[in-house]
Amino acid sequence: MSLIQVINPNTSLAMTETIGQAARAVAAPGTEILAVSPSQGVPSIEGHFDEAIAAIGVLEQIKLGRAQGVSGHVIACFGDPGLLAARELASGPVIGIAEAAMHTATLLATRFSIVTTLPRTLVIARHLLQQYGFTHHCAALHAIDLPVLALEDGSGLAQEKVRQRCIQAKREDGSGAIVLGCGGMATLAGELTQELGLPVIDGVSAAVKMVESLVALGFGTSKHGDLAWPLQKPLSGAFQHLN
Ligand SMILES: NC(=O)NC1=NC(=O)NC1=O
Repeated sequence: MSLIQVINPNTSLAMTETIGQAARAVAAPGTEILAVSPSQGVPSIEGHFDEAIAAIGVLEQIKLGRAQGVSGHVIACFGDPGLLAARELASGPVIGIAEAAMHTATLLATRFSIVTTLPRTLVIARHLLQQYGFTHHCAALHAIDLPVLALEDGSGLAQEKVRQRCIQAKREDGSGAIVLGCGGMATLAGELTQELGLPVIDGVSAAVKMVESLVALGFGTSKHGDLAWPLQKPLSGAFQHLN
């Protein structure tokens, strides 16, 4: 049995539930999913400030997950907040949902589109495309112009906006695949793939399968070089628990 920790970096438990549901839907029979979110932080992540706050919560959860013996970790926010810092702190693999979805898209199509939430988060997705080397694979980025938590308000409006944007992206972008740009969209991918007739990729499920594969291959995060354990120094105040 292997235990994979799936971290919703925001503090909205309904979204943690959505993310956990998507992760469990694809987990292998021998995999248990531990869906968690920080005890304190930001209710939704919609910009650079939110990402900075969320990153501390990610590190707390990585440390807790290690203590619980998890075999790997998923960071289930499309900004992949705290990814490299989390890899320093982790022994198992740590996969962000943006990198997982982007990698998956490039294996299925020559170009992909991204559909995310607020326009101000588009630059975060652009930065990740550059960081991961996928700028030339991404044909277009779209924002539904609704806040992240609109995905959890029960109205279905955000889900319908995602659907309409995916239809538009298929019609206009010349992409062969679409990446859903928010952890809260995780449960929409299957139906949209069926309806649109092209891969609509959710990073949560993609990341869970990547962690399973890396663990099955016997790999953990490299501890040689810049992702070695953090240098030991006395962390003070609110950060003492990260020592
Ligand atoms: N682009 C996004 O919507 N990012 C996100 N903010 C969250 O709180 N979760 C996400 O996936």
